[in-house]
Amino acid sequence: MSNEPLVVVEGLRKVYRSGPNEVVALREVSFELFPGELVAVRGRSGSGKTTLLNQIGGLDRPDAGRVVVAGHEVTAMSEESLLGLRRDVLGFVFQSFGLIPVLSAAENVGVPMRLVRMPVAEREERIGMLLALVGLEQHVNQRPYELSGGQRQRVAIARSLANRPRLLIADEPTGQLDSQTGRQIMELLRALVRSEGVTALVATHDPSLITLADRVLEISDGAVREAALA
Ligand SMILES: Nc1ncnc2c1ncn2[C@@H]1O[C@H](COP(=O)(O)OP(=O)(O)OP(=O)(O)O)[C@@H](O)[C@H]1O
Repeated sequence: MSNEPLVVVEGLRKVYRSGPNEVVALREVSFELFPGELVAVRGRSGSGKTTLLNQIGGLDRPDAGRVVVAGHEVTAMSEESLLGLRRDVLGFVFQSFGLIPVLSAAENVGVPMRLVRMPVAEREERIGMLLALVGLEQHVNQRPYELSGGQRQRVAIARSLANRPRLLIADEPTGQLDSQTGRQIMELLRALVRSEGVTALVATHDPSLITLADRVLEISDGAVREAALA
């Protein structure tokens, strides 16, 4: 692991306001992530996990503080630059998979590659490689509704790696899966972080997933602290 952090989070604060009500979702959160790490964010429902991941991925803006990913100051970027960052530097995996129903597994994985106009031959090769990497070489032509939940999440993970991201952001990736399938998905993420050299930040309350992390960040009522590994 290098000493240069890939992600720097400094003094992040996020307040949701609706009328006279305020919810402080993040309270001056600061931490760093280093290249090649798999870091879990653990916390109860409503503790601020999704809010934190959304600020880091540039899907929402904080009230104070800053986020730097691979030298890009996410919190200071225009919407247009953020689109580029999400396409080129970040990979996202969500609890609900987020696949396009009318497209096959292979076509879903190819969507981000089309966005960067990857040449067809390279695209076809990379789709095949990624679907093999997640163990779906026998299912390339199936659509999401023809796949199991675990297989859908494998497609989503393959898609998240399409453009060789530096940082993978996964929000409860095992949330819709039974515990055994969830464990397999987490083991897959663990293996991919090693083989692809990607850094991953994974929100979860699944204890079996926590044991596979290099570090655990505990979030409670919007405050983050480093937790000791079990
Ligand atoms: N758009 C919003 N408007 C108002 N309050 C919000 C909004 N989004 C989240 N919150 C509040 O901010 C706090 C943190 O929510 P967040 O979704 O980040 O938690 P979480 O840890 O991801 O929860 P879960 O595990 O249930 O997904 C909660 O109190 C939530 O009610």
